[in-house]
Amino acid sequence: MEIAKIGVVGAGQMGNGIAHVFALAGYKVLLNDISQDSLDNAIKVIEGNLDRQVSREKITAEARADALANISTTLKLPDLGPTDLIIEAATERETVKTAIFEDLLPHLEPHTILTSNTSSISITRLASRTDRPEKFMGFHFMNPVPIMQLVELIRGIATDKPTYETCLGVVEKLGKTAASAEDFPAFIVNRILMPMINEAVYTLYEGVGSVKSIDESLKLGANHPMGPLELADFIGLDTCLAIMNVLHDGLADTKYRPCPLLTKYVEAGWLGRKSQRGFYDYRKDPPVPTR
Ligand SMILES: CC(=O)CC(=O)SCCNC(=O)CCNC(=O)[C@H](O)C(C)(C)COP(=O)(O)OP(=O)(O)OC[C@H]1O[C@@H](n2cnc3c(N)ncnc32)[C@H](O)[C@@H]1OP(=O)(O)O
Ligand SMILES: NC(=O)C1=CN([C@@H]2O[C@H](COP(=O)(O)OP(=O)(O)OC[C@H]3O[C@@H](n4cnc5c(N)ncnc54)[C@H](OP(=O)(O)O)[C@@H]3O)[C@@H](O)[C@H]2O)C=CC1
Repeated sequence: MEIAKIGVVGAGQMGNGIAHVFALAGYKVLLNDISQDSLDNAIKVIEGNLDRQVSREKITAEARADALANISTTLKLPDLGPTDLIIEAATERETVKTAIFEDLLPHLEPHTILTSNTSSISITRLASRTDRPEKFMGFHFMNPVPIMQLVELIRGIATDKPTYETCLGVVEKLGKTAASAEDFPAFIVNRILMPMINEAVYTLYEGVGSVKSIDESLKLGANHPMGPLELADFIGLDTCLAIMNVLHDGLADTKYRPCPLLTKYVEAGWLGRKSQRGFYDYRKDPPVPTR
């Protein structure tokens, strides 16, 4: 199936990255959010990231201009009706995602493929709340989207072969690499990555190391590009906690118990970089550890 028009729901850090890479690959993108501020901020971030790509000679100034011309924004979800593929990238909460799909349904074309960028939530369950579970998939980008090569493709129990193959073709056109994952809590990347981040928070909670020593240990001792606490702040501590809760509830194993300190940071509204404070305080330059 020919995919030309993309709808992206949620203009946070993932939504803006997804809009960026689709627009650069020549797709028309309509980006939706519930807040005009988030839409305005997304365009600013995309412009900044495209500028950086031009200055590093990864793309031409003409490609930058074409990409920006391919992106429009809307506060009205029904405007996404006439698109070919929708990627939902709103907050990692099942009720939010389900409400978005239910609101979209009356406005969709029969051929439109629905996907979610969820980090952890059951694709089969999200699909079952729509009128097209066979045309529903997990389309999971990694952060930062313009840089990370992987897209996890997750089929729900009802997803049909043409839908999977269409999404695979789209990933190839984006110049990225797809990995196929079965629909179990948190799929592959987060099934492995998030327990490591949670363990790093336990390591901090139990006083085994400070924020600085934990991050330096994994950077210098295991060659990770970011320490696990720095990475948790980068992903968003609310998202990390939501993923741990899905693993804990979905697999019913105490090894996935979210660290109480992670819960406390989220309760405080210290969500990491996006709220300026998490395991580091980003209001200072360079950022200062908060413990
Ligand atoms: C939670 C989930 O559901 C799944 C997930 O996404 S898990 C998270 C997966 N992501 C990771 O693990 C990221 C780990 N971190 C890294 O790989 C690196 O630290 C990083 C790529 C983010 C930055 O790398 P760095 O070497 O410190 O910085 P820097 O040299 O400035 O940047 C490297 C590249 O990233 C780009 N970049 C950095 N931050 C960026 C951002 N926020 N958005 C877009 N591009 C960015 C830079 O422009 C640069 O691009 P080029 O190589 O094309 O020139
Ligand atoms: N962060 C990461 O590293 C990764 C995240 N993901 C997944 O991507 C999704 C988005 O995450 P991320 O971008 O980090 O989150 P953010 O918090 O940065 O962005 C979420 C955006 O969705 C908006 N939103 C909330 N409800 C609605 C709605 N009903 N309709 C439209 N927009 C809405 C929010 O608006 P407002 O701010 O006004 O609430 C916000 O702008 C999640 O499912 C997450 O698990 C996947 C891979 C990596």
